[in-house]
This record gives sequence, structure tokens and C-alpha cells, in this order.
Amino acid sequence: MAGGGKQTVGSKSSTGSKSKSTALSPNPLENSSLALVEQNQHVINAPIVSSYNDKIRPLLDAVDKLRNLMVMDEGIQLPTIVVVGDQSSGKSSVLESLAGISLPRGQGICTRVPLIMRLQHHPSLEPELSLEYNGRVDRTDEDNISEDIVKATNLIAGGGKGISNTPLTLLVKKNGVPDLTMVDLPGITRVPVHGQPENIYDQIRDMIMEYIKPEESIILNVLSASVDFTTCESIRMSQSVDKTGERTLAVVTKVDKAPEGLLEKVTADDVNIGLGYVCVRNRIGDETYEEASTIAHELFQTHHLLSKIDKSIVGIPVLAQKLIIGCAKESLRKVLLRGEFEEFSDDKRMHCTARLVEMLNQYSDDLYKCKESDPKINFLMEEIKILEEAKGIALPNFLPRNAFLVILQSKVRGISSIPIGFVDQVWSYIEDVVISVFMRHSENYYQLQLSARRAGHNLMAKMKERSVKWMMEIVEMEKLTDYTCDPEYVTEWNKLMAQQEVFMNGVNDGNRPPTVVMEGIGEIEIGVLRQYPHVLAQAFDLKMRMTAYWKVVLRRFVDCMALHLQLSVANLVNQEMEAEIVNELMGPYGGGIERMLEESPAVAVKREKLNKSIKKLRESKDVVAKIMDGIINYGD
Ligand SMILES: Nc1nc2c(ncn2[C@@H]2O[C@H](COP(=O)(O)OP(=O)(O)OP(=O)(O)O)[C@@H](O)[C@H]2O)c(=O)[nH]1
Repeated sequence: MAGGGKQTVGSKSSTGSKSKSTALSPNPLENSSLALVEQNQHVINAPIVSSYNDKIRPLLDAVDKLRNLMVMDEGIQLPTIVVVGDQSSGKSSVLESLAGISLPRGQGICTRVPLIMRLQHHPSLEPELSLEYNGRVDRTDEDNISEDIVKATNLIAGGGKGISNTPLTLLVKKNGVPDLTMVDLPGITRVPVHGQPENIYDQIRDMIMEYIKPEESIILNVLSASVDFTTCESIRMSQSVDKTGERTLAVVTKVDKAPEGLLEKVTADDVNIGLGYVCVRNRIGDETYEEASTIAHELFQTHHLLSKIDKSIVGIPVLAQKLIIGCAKESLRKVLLRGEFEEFSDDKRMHCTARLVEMLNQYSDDLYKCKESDPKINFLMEEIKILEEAKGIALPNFLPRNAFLVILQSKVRGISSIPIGFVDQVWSYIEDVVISVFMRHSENYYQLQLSARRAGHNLMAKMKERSVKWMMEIVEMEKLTDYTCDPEYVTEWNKLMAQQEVFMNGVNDGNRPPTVVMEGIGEIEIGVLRQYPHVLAQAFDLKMRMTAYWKVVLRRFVDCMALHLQLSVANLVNQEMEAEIVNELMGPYGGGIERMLEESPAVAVKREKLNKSIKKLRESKDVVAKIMDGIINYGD
């Protein structure tokens, strides 16, 4: 559990899962988020909490606020995390690590009913826990929760090993927890044990399917490191409802027991897990959360096999973060990379893959249209001038390469502003799209929107700078050397050179008219060229080589740009974006966590006006009531 669970001020000692020190981190960014919890004199040691204090609180708060606004009554579903996996794969252990609430764990079937865990922040420092099932509500506390869950399960599903699909809801109201709903389900088993019905597998499968089918469910597929992922039943089930894996995240448990071959398994991704893998070593037996966290951290740092696994996919805090940011990323992945725009079907600007291709086509047209001068006017004069200046003590029939390069450089210089301008245009467009998506995901959060806007802007400036640098390098490369392996070049040159004889005869024979017609160029003046018979053949050759080669150069400018764009956009969405948002939110201009929830100035003004109106109306009501009283009394 790298990086998580740093400090705790327990309001009461319970399962031993809390320590009593509050050490300040040397990282000032971490301290700023710590300040909030220290003010409250109450820090909770659940990894999801410590991770979200560090990084993802604003996003969790957004979901939280939406829930408070009762958006569900309007038919909008908020994400629910559903935990599935084979029996004893470690589902309950993962959940309890995420939430910091003890759950029954053990060998054999433990979870026998759907356990719906609703975490809710509440202002009091005293946590309030209750279990709801079969229409009753039982109060409980952190010391007894595990035991009470077992008792309630027995009441619902009987004392044996049978299962029931009557849910058991555990409501955890605790200061500082994110508002999240997580569902623990019975583990998949094929073979009924003593006391279980023959169709236990079908019962469990139906129950799991019911919970993972809704598109708002994020499927947490818990896999023990020791099993073969490709034959895993839970993977087959999640694949049947989430074919592309876009809402499935794999959590690999028990890495301490089976570290061999794990790195290969998670990097091969034979089972197509869209949201990626997170490898964890859970709390075992009576370990406190802190002890478990330290052991896991050590393990991933020092174990000769586990230490090779990328740190971005290990530990419970990483899992907590992935669960939240994954959703926002998915929107951008869809519009920018996959061309899926259902979310924005009426807004053509957001149909990004099509818009990008159109821009690229326009860029290509601009490049091809950009001709320095009319080829018919002063035909070959530039080539002749350069050849005259490039002459040296050498045999006359060699075409000086330097002459070719001088012309090439001047041509490349002539078009170099087009790719740079295009880079500018494309990133401005992508900035627009990214910011629109950010705004959509942070609606109603003025401060969060400001930060997200800044993050988007900074990020695009960085991406643009990188692209411009890269494009300038390409321009320099094209200026430095003339090279292609494309056979088209020679074919094209031969075709053009086939006209040389007609052209030369036209120029050399003073009795012929002073113009010739050349294919692909038109009628050209040749009278003036009769003064340069010594360089004419070379100048013609030079021009034709350049014409053939220039087509190759322009094609390269378009192709490279297309590939570069695709790679940059993929990197932006898959890697860079997340880090930038988190930095911006937590950085000096992020304004701290509390400010995220402040309303916009416009709303504040409206609120003030409304409050004044309410006051006025109340006063009016009192006035009217008094008048009415007077009338009634008078009437009496
Ligand atoms: N060594 C080790 N043991 C683990 C790990 N995670 C879970 N366990 C142990 O595996 C056993 C099963 O864990 P649970 O969390 O109960 O698994 P479950 O999937 O919820 O089980 P059911 O609900 O019965 O299907 C327990 O004894 C845990 O202590 C881990 O990362 N490492």
C-alpha cells in the first residue's frame, strides 16, 4: 500500500486499526491537504481516505455533492463499485482495506448475501454505523461490525452455507469518508459444499450478473495471483456485460503468496481488462491497517520479483485513485481516440476524430497549394542562377549536390510556417475539447472548474510546445538532407526527364518559336534561356529532380504530422492529463480543498438577491397576516 495511510488521530480506540501520531509530511502539497483533516482533529486511516486526501478528494466530493443534490431522483445514476471474484479470492479483504472498516474474512464461503456498503461523510466526529436488512435497522459500531455482519447474514441466509440475494446494507457515517457505494458479493464456486444447494453456482452467477449489468457499475474483478486469469470465471462474467472492459478493473490479491510470473501476467493482459490492473497484498489476520500497509510497501519495494512491477499499479491507494479518475478519462478516450461521441451527439465540435481528419486534410491542401511562384514565369532561371554560383574546378557534367540543397532549403523555408501554424490550430482545438469535457465533469463546482480549466490550459501549452519543437526538428531534417527510399521519386523523375529532348531542341533551335508546351506546367517562355546553353541541361535536370523530390517531402510532412498527432493525443489522455489535474488541484493556485466547494460569484450574487427577496416576502407575509387578523377580529 505504497504512499497511503500516513497518519491517524483516532477519536476512540477500536480494532487497533488506528495510530495516534500526526506527523507532517515534508511535502508542502501534502501538508495543505492535511491541514483540513487536522483542523477537524480527526483523521481516518482508510487507504481510500488517505489517498483521496492526497489526490482525489475534489473528484470524490463532486460525486458526493451530486448524491446530496438527489440527482438519482432525476434518473441519473452515480457509479457503484461492485466487487466480484472467485471464492476466497480476497474480495472482502480488498473492500475493508479500501474503506478501513473490518469485514468478516476467512477461508471458505464468508460473504453469503450482497453486502451493500454505503460510506457517507457526516459532520460529527462520532462515527455512526448501522445495518439494514429485512426492513429493520440495527445500530452497531466499529468494534462489533464484523461480528454483527455475520449475525445478520445468518438471519438472512440461515446458519449454514447457503446464500440469499436479500441485500444487507451497511451504512457507515463517518467524518471525512468519501460518499461511495460498494457492493461485496458471494464468491463464485462451482462445487457445492455440505449444506449448499446443488444449484449454488447458478444462484451466485445470477446474483453477480444482476449487480454488474447496469452500465453505472464499475466492476472490481478480484483475482488471486495464483490463478490462471484466462480461465477465471469472474472474468468471463464481467466480459459478458462489459465486452471492451472499459468499466472493469482487475485487483490482483495474494501477491505475497504467488509472486512468480505475476509481472508477465499483468503486462500480457490476455483477458483484456480495460481499466488496468492493481496488485495488492491485503491485511491478513489481526494485523492493523498500518502494519499491513508497511508490510505491503516493503514487499513491493524489496521483493526480487514484485519490486519489478511498475509502482503505478501497486497498492490500495492506487486502486482508490483509479476507481475515480478512470471515469473522467473514459469520456476523452471516447471522443478523441475512439470516435465514439454518443455523449455529445448534438455537438459536432466534439466529434473529434472526424474534425481532426478534416483539419489534417486542410493542412495537406495548404501545403500542396503553397507554390512560391508561377512555374511558367522565369522557368529555370533560379536553377541557372544557382548553378552558375555553384560551379567549381570540376568536370562539367556532374550535378552539384549543393545546388540541389540550396533550392531545397529555400523551398522548405517557404512552407515551414504551415506545419507550425497547424500544430497551433490543432492544440487550440483539443484544448477546447478537453476543457469542455472537464467542465461537464465538474459542473456546479466553480472552483474545481477554475482549476480544471487551468490544468487543461497548462497541459495544452506543454503539448503544443512539444509538438512545435518536434515539427521544427522535422523542418530542419528536411533542410539538411535529401533522401528517400520511395521508388516513386525515380519513376516521377524519369517521367519528367522524358520531356527534356523536346525542351532542349526547342531552346537550341533558334528558328523555332520562343515558347514550348510542357506537360504538367503549360506553355513556357524559352527565348531568354537561349543565352545559357552551357547549364541548360543541368538546370532542367535539377528542376525535374526537385519537382519529383518535393512531392515526397510534402507527403512526409503530412504523414508524420498525422502519426505524431495520434500519438500525442493518446499520451495526453492516457498519461499526462491525470498528473496535471492532480497537480493543479493540489498546487498553490488550486486554492485548497475547501475552496473547491465555494460557489461561483454569479451564483453568490443570485443567492444574495434571492435571500433579500425571501426576507422581503416574509415581511410582506407578516404584514398581510396582521392585516388579515385585524379584518377577522374586526369581523368578529
Ligand atoms: N496472504 C494473503 N492472504 C490474503 C490476501 N488477501 C486475502 N487473503 C486471505 O484470503 C482469505 C480469503 O479472503 P476474503 O477477503 O475473505 O475473501 P473473499 O473473496 O471475500 O471470500 P468469500 O466471500 O468467502 O468468497 C482470508 O483468509 C484472507 O486473510 C493477501 O493479499 N495475501
